[in-house]
Amino acid sequence: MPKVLISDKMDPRAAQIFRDRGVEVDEITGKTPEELIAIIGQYDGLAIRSSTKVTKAILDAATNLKVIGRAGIGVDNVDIPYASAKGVVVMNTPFGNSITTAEHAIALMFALARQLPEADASTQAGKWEKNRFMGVEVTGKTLGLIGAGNIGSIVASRALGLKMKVAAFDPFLTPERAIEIGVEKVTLDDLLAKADFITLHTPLTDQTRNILSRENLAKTKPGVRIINCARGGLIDEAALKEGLESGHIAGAALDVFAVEPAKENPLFGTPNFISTPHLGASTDEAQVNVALQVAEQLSDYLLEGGVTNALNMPSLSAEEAPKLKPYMALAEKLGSLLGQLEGDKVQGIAIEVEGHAAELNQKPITAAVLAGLMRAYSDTVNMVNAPYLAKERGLDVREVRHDREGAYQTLVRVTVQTPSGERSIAGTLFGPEQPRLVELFGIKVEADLAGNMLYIVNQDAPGFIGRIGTALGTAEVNIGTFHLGRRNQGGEAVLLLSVDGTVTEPLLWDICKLDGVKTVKLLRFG
Ligand SMILES: NC(=O)C1=CN([C@@H]2O[C@H](COP(=O)(O)OP(=O)(O)OC[C@H]3O[C@@H](n4cnc5c(N)ncnc54)[C@H](O)[C@@H]3O)[C@@H](O)[C@H]2O)C=CC1
Ligand SMILES: O=C(O)C(=O)COP(=O)(O)O
Repeated sequence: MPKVLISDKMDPRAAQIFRDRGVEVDEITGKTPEELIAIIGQYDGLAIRSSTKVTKAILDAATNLKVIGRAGIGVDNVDIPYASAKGVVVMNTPFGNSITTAEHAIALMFALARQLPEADASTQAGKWEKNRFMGVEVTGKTLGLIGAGNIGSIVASRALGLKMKVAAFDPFLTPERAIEIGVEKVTLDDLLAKADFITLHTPLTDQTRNILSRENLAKTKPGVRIINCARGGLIDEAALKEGLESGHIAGAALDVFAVEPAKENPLFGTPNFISTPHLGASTDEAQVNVALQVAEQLSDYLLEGGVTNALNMPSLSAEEAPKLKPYMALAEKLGSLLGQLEGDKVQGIAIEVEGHAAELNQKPITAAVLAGLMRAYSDTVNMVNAPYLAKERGLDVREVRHDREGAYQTLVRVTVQTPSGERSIAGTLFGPEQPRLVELFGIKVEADLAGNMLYIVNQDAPGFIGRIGTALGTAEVNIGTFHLGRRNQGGEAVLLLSVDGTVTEPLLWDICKLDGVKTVKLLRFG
């Protein structure tokens, strides 16, 4: 039974779903990195929010980990490149808390516009400072959105309802989408110059880090109010403090900080500064959404291989997964055969699909071929890290989908480029799910790639099969299956034998020395 650790506070329904679906679950929150390192090795899955930092050290200790599920959106607390290299899938729940976070941004905008926290504190202190707190209307004002994805566009819709004008800076926002969500697409400089309120809704990446830098804050309209419900590293906090103190910035509301938990921060106590402790996603509704989703997604992956909302692997719906499963087994076997025969001589690889296979999502098929290929020389490769490792190795990977009908109802062909030229093999499915090799380097065969096999290339000549049978029989190695093919009569022939016993080195040498033998190789298939 797979085992999952919930390491951040999560709605109890997550744990219940794991149990109901047959996944063992432990809820252990608030651990230090060292404590987490000590226990992580026993888990197949890890469910987190933003507090757990999944670093290289944690991943190195996570020897059984297959999947990380982020109950929320931002995954900047996970070292995704390293997780990918380790073959760990990283998933998030991209929509479960977006309305809630957008509402928090709007709440903070109003809190700034009417100085609600200060007015509240003053009133409850018995001061009744009616003349001290003079606010601004939001109606007719320009809201500048930095990032117009899921949350940004919900913020835009709410702001439009409040009769604001919305300008958005987002390099990936298409003009059509800008029209659809009712925003004006602008450059960052335009936005800085015209916005009365600025709200940030981008992930924290190398491109967005410090996007509201000292220089950019200086370009903002005097009297601007800034809201950040995205990530702390997006704003230069020291420059923001100076802007508030000088009065150039009329107010700032931060839900997120460069260092969290933010128990100390130079901004604390600055006039017109409001803060909340990373509460963007904290509503009952959002927490139930993300907890249910993450538990279902992790269970799907651990129990059935279904992949939803993965950031480092192509998606595979629960509907697609069973259809693709036999193809992935076929693809992995084809990759494995080429890996074992060609090893690290492979410089490029083309994966072609035709017939029924061409109607499927090709990415998992490609990933399975690559995993099979590279497993010949790396034990840690799997479908998640294979595409990354292939890229790292500079392997040229091509995917081709043919609409044509071939001799087989369904076919996967894999062609590798090596220094000595191109070599191609192909496989099909017999029945709904039995993988079969049907072509090997231009020779028609029909072989089930399973268990221990012998690959022999020889000169087609009478008596050869008898000699092989005798050599194996003398060594008491039983032949399970026997697949034979040849280029032409008397030409090059290929023999694929599955064998029950162990083929020792001396036996391999004896076979090598048989008349007509050109190549002998022992193959293993899982
Ligand atoms: N405070 C909180 O509790 C929460 C914070 N968040 C944060 O909000 C972020 C945004 O969430 P979503 O809208 O769901 O993500 P999303 O992926 O739907 O949208 C992000 C948008 O940022 C844009 N973007 C990327 N690079 C950019 C750049 N250099 N300049 C301008 N725009 C750029 C993208 O094109 C995309 O449209 C998350 O990544 C997360 O860090 C999310 C949920 C809760
Ligand atoms: O979903 C996100 O990106 C968030 O920032 C929410 O964080 P949390 O789950 O509340 O720690």
